Amino acid sequence: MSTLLDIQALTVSFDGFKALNDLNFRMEEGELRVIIGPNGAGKTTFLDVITGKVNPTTGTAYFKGKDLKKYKEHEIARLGIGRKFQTPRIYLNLTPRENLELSGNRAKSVFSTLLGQAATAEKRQVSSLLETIGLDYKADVPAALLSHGEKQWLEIGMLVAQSPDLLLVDEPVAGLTDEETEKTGELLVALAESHSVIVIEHDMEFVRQIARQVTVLHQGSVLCEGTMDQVQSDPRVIEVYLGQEVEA
Ligand SMILES: Nc1ncnc2c1ncn2[C@@H]1O[C@H](COP(=O)(O)OP(=O)(O)OP(=O)(O)O)[C@@H](O)[C@H]1O
Repeated sequence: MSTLLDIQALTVSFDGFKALNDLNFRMEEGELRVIIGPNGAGKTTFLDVITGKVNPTTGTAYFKGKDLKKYKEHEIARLGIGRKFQTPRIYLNLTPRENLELSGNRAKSVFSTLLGQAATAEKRQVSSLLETIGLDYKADVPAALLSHGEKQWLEIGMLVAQSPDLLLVDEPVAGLTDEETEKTGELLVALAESHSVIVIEHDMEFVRQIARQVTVLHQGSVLCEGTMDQVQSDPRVIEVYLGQEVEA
């Protein structure tokens, strides 16, 4: 296994306020890592730095040995980092199949995709992806008719269609039913067999379902790392974060 992400002494200041403060983080290829932390801990800012949306004030971030500071946001996407935001960004008037075909064919003509000229191999890939995300039975209905959970899965599928090495997934189960939440967990665990994945999440039940390795952020730094059991029994975590839930 080799190092996928290596982040050292990363600080991001907004008008003097440190959203990230001397943060160190390392992740190996093939890992599924869950990042938790109370509101304002810096989780979103952390993803913003990895995707090139926000520049570090100081410190370094390397992806597959490449210094991310040297790349623009769209170049970082091409290096193999795909991000899923909280709200699905899919084409509602197109079907799940068409959405996936478009994502996999970014460089090709939109018209050739829509006119059904996608190559046979690509069509097979799309069909298999539809199965993976559990939408094969709704492959050809407009995406507008999908439930919130199904839209989330479609967007995860659209990211996967672009063949990223690292998938960044921000709060994928917010607003989902219990059943949808569980299916989302199964999907991410299945994808983690062939991708490296970072998931940011608040829902502790869900974190327990999927997490092998958890990183806890607090006030812009890593508070602790370990298995869910380890972090949940860490007194510092109980104090700053999980304590709130225990009390509740
Ligand atoms: N563009 C910005 N300008 C000023 N402050 C910012 C900016 N972006 C984030 N912050 C601040 O930085 C801190 C970290 O924010 P961030 O959104 O990264 O936290 P988070 O852990 O994702 O929180 P949440 O769980 O609520 O989404 C917060 O105090 C936030 O108000």
